Amino acid sequence: MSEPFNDYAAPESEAELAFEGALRPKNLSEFVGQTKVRTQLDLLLRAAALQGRAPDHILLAGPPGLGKTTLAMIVAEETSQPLRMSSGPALQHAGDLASVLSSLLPGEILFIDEIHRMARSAEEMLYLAMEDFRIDIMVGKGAGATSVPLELAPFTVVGATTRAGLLPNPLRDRFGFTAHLEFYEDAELEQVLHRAARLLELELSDDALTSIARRSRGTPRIANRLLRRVRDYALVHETPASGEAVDRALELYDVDALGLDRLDRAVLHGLISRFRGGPVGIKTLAVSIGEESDTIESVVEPFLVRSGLLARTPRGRVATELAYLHLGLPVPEQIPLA
Ligand SMILES: Nc1ncnc2c1ncn2[C@@H]1O[C@H](COP(=O)(O)OP(=O)(O)OP(=O)(O)O)[C@@H](O)[C@H]1O
Repeated sequence: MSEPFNDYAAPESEAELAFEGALRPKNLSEFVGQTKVRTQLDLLLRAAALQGRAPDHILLAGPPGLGKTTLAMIVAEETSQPLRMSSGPALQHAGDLASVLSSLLPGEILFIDEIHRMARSAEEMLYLAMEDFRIDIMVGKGAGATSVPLELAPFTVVGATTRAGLLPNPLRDRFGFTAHLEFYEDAELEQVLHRAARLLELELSDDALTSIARRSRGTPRIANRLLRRVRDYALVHETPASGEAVDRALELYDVDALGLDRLDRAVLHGLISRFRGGPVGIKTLAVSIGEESDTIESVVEPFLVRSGLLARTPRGRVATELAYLHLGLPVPEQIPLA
């Protein structure tokens, strides 16, 4: 089996996290794109401020790297409240959550990343807390155990998930607002890159900007990452950050003209060479290329579908004509897209 690939849209390293931190927009007006979500969020926060109450709980859903953590930070900034960061994988017992909830300050924003990965017992505690600002804490063990109610100060949960469909309904229903983040248009990514280049004091030609944006998979995190690679290239080769430097740098990192990386291409190649272009189930496809089906489903598939290279049909995933053309392979006479 081949070596598993990295989750391309997840932060790669501590250095990348620090770099991202420096480039994060601090308020809603600096946040590029997602116009609808921005307007909805703005209204929700302003209404809460006018009424002097904590804003409704907010669920941010969408593929990685589109700005969920950034938006959670912006909610804290815009409401002038402290932010507590946590994540589903860190909340594996109800006790883990109880200790976070019981130490929240009044009005605090509790960010729970990957909220779909919380333990079931913690989920149950969370939806009671979100609704009634109260939790029941078990004291003692066995037959003598009793549950003691604990009142909590009002707070706002901002949950982030790449898999909104995995959240149980009772939890999903406790969010007053669900924002569905969409992939960014190239022109929006150009704005993200323009801002980042300015902050990095990097001179980027217009064609370089366009070329990086087009290859960023509609994702600001990837746009910023590619910008970093181009900056490195320009620095080491003592050359301006031109369109040509972008081509050379990105070729070196296996990013093709559409922005597909090694994993995207492996999925398409696997689908075409091992399953005659499909239809095939996502799990079977993932196993065949030695990758987690969760990564394929939450990172690779949404982008390939959006690019028109992969189609979801009731019988499984199918490579489109464009996929064959993009990979330079002969297009079969019949493609089962029904
Ligand atoms: N709308 C935006 N405008 C400008 N920069 C953005 C925007 N959205 C995201 N970014 C940048 O992209 C990077 C990744 O964003 P962020 O960490 O918020 O993504 P995420 O959706 O939380 O990802 P994950 O699900 O992997 O945690 C950050 O450096 C941030 O500055």
